[in-house]
Amino acid sequence: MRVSVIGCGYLGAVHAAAMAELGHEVVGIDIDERKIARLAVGDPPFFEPGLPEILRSALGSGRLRFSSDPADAAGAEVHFLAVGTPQAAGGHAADLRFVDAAFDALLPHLAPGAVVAGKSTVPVGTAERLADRLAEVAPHATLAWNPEFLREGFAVKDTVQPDRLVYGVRSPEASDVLDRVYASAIEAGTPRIVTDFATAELVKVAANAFLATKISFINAMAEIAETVGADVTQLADAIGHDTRIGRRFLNAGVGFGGGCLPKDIRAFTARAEELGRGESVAFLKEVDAINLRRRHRVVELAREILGGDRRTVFGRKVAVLGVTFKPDSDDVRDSPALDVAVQLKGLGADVVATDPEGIENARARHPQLHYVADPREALRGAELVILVTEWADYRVLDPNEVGDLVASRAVIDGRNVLDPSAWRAAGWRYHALGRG
Ligand SMILES: NC(=O)C1=CN([C@@H]2O[C@H](COP(=O)(O)OP(=O)(O)OC[C@H]3O[C@@H](n4cnc5c(N)ncnc54)[C@H](O)[C@@H]3O)[C@@H](O)[C@H]2O)C=CC1
Ligand SMILES: O=C(O)[C@H]1O[C@H](OP(=O)(O)OP(=O)(O)OC[C@H]2O[C@@H](n3ccc(=O)[nH]c3=O)[C@H](O)[C@@H]2O)[C@H](O)[C@@H](O)[C@@H]1O
Repeated sequence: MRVSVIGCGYLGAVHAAAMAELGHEVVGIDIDERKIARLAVGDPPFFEPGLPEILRSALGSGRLRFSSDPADAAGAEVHFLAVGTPQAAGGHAADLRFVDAAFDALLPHLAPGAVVAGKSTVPVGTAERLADRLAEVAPHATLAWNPEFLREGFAVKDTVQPDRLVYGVRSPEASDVLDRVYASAIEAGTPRIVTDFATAELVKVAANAFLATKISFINAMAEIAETVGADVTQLADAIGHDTRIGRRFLNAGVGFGGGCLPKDIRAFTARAEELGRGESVAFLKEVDAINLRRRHRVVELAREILGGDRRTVFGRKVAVLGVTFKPDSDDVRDSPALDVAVQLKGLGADVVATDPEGIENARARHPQLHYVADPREALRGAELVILVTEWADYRVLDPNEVGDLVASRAVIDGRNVLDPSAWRAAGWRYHALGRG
């Protein structure tokens, strides 16, 4: 099938390459010419495991090309809208300017029978508004909403073998077209839910709201555990054995970040308030507040370890391990790790941050921080080590080897991934979130 993908960021670039790998003829469109130039030569502008391989293979097959001109989308049977929907400046609602601009630019290029399939995460009601506009301007085309559930770090697998497919449609024809796009996943048994626009839009934000709630739930337990000397990781293991609860997404620590969970729960709250249903999701404000408190807790703990008051933090070397919002991604959007580093720097600490993939993005946002690529350089002479992103390399650090580099053996395990007994046995003051 001929497919276009409008917006080639973390979602769209993977979607475009994966669709081509599945055998479709794909054009990826983005207004960012630098991004397009890199994608066109098989050089992804961001880090995502497996993407370079499928990108190069798809480009080599001749089934994938990139362009910054929306006219190059003409002739496609399906146009996936994958542009950003960030938090609007000065508010909590989603900024839909990119969706509207991309949609408007596409309108003149829609072939008869084309399906415009929205993948971006949008406030409920957006699809209906766009469908009404389509009916006016290009009645020969159809709108569908096909939300995306991929996780960064697993984006390729999640695109090729998703847990489920959701189509918000008004006609069986649109659903049939999407079935042809996803034929291989459907044949492999991927469940598919065909529904109306509003349900499809809500499924996406409900899924992210649930995941965020699960994380904040365990972090709320961590707060209580800290007060009474209990261990939240054992608590999570114990409640997680109940299959109704499940152990996944119960990792307590510095909390959730990224380009989606935080902005999606805020946008959902803002939209519910607009609809007069603010009280139905008022708990999401608490989910957000618990999450942000965890970052402050790490900073507070760092202060306590370094001696108590603001003056004692000043000029002290702190090694921050990780700046991305999670491992296996270079994404620093709303990253708890970077937030902790920035807050400590603001208190006057000599923060040295390191990360395997995120330094370039972090530096672009926070040039005031000192970044080093080699973790040993960050650790050398540090009076406190804070692990805030659980990259595989940091999980396996040897407490004795690290102990030889630092000035003082004090560590905050902001992700509960180190073995406390091994670190304590090596003479470290080991501190974690939610562990007594
Ligand atoms: N990043 C992720 O893991 C996932 C993201 N989503 C949703 O997908 C959407 C995109 O997210 P990301 O890819 O992370 O954002 P991103 O910021 O990485 O990518 C968005 C891209 O859209 C481009 N763009 C903006 N206006 C355009 C226009 N008029 N025409 C063509 N391209 C345009 C930008 O230049 C940028 O490359 C958001 O709604 C997000 O919530 C959904 C599931 C997973
Ligand atoms: O809408 C989106 O963009 C995506 O948002 C999340 O995916 P992602 O942001 O890539 O990352 P997650 O793996 O969900 O992690 C989000 C944050 O939660 C944190 N987290 C996760 C799990 C956990 O137990 N504890 C915890 O603190 C992670 O460190 C990270 O900061 C969802 O998992 C995807 O299904 C969704 O498609």
